[in-house]
Amino acid sequence: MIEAVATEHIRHAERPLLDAGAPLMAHVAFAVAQRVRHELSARTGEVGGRRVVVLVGSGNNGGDGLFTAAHLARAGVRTLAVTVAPKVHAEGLEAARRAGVVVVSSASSARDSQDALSPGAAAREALAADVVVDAMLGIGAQGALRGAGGAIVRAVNRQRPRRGGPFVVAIDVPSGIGVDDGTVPGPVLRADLTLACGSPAPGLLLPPAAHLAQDVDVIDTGLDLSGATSKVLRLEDADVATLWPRALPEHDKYRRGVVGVVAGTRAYPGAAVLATGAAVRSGAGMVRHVGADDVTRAVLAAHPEVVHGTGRVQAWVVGPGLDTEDAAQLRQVDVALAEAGLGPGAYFSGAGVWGDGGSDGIVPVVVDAGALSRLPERCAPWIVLTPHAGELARLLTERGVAVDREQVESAPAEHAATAQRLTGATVLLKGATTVVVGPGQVLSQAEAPAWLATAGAGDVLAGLLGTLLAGRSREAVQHPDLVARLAALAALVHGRAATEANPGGPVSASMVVEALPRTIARLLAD
Ligand SMILES: NC(=O)C1=CN([C@@H]2O[C@H](COP(=O)(O)OP(=O)(O)OC[C@H]3O[C@@H](n4cnc5c(N)ncnc54)[C@H](OP(=O)(O)O)[C@@H]3O)[C@@H](O)[C@H]2O)[C@H](O)CC1
Ligand SMILES: [K+]
Repeated sequence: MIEAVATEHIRHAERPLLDAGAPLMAHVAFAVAQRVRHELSARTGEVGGRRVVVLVGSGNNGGDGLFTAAHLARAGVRTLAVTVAPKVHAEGLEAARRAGVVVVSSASSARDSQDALSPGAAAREALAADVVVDAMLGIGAQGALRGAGGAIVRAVNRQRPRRGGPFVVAIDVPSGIGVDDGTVPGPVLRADLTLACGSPAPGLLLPPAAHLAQDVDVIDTGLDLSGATSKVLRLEDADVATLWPRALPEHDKYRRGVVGVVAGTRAYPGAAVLATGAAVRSGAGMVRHVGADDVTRAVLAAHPEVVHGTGRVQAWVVGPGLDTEDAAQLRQVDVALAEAGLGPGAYFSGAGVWGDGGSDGIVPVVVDAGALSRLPERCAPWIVLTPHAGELARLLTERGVAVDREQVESAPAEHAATAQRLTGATVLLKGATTVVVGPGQVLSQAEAPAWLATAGAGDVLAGLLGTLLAGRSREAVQHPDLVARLAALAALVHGRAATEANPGGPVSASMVVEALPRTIARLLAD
């Protein structure tokens, strides 16, 4: 599991080390220079004589960059440091000059001096370099990257080819991202490699900033972050076996978990086929489909092991392909939501519909697509909402926070957290990077290949999550912390299955369903 702790905790953990005189900046600079030398050598076959441009800001991030530049110059690299602020780290500047780094300034105050370089000219230098080191801003960033740094980045971004061009190494974070919320308030230089200092900042894991920091490595600076409470988590493949509901020999199909799926209509039978298929193929003990007869016929034709009609379940999946005009199906959604135990006497225990599924008969529910409009005012955290950005915008607007899809996409973590607060449910916000927010928890998963943005993928995710919640139904209700992790686990496995279905190429939702059993087996064996 990767843990990104809030920057206030990073600051807090740095303080005692800095007070004790620990040479953290020297350590960071040495590690960055090593990686840059490695990249130069891997990409060009040599280090001496290659060209590196270091973009240097006013704070300690700039200090890291200047000491890095000094190391590189001493290794024979032709190193140009471009300062983007009138004042930069004094000792770093002296070290860089002493080592033979050429230092120029793009800050507006330096315009008339001999060592001045316009932002446009600095951008051209950067584009012609083998490696660019982005040391303009770290965790001290406030808002959009201003001044010369912003101008240089805008100019580079206009001309930087998607492939080829300089390899960009960001120190700590790509300068100018929202370090705690993952927003992108202004120009940012996309990093090919980000070397986080001590701990990754949350913005490195959260979209949309996460997409500008693809490959993140951590330089260990010895920070003690054990007391950090505010963090963003990312599950890794190694976490799958720990969280996955175990298939034990003594389990019958009921104890493995029965998933009830309320999905699909005559207009959209495919959603039911995909959601039930994903539940079946991810290892549910049994899957029930509740819907119109001809939809169930389509489901059974694809997955004969699915059972038609209501009965005892350990988790519900409601909403994929739902017809909001279909009163019978909507009633069934309400029944499922009631079984999540939404209030005294609210859950349904009528004949033939349910038994003692989870804790005291309460069961988790995945609420997708059309069913999102059926939510009660307050939800339990074992109700997992799985909206995409447009659906989340609608849900928030209905609850008095007027936002549109673009606003959600520009700050997904913030809006998912607002929805979590307003509903009480766990919120899984789908996207290229999926964000999950439960009470006091934020997770982000980025396994999905771009090809997974395809019709029906959400139905597959909902069915898969249904299996996970059914398999750990009682625990999910008793320990709601687990719910957000299971939701993140579903996103991880969904993304991996999509990749394994056709590495590097197009996938359909059906292909992802097909791939699930072997992907899960591989992850459990790892
Ligand atoms: N974690 C560790 O173990 C270590 C981390 N290190 C590095 O230190 C930085 C944090 O350094 P800090 O000086 O606190 O912050 P920054 O380098 O990010 O710079 C903040 C200054 O930048 C200016 N600023 C703020 N926002 C903007 C903006 N939007 N545009 C332009 N300029 C901005 C501001 O200065 P002003 O003079 O303009 O007010 C800030 O003061 C961390 O990220 C690591 O890289 C250490 O090396 C030790 C080990
Ligand atoms: K940086």
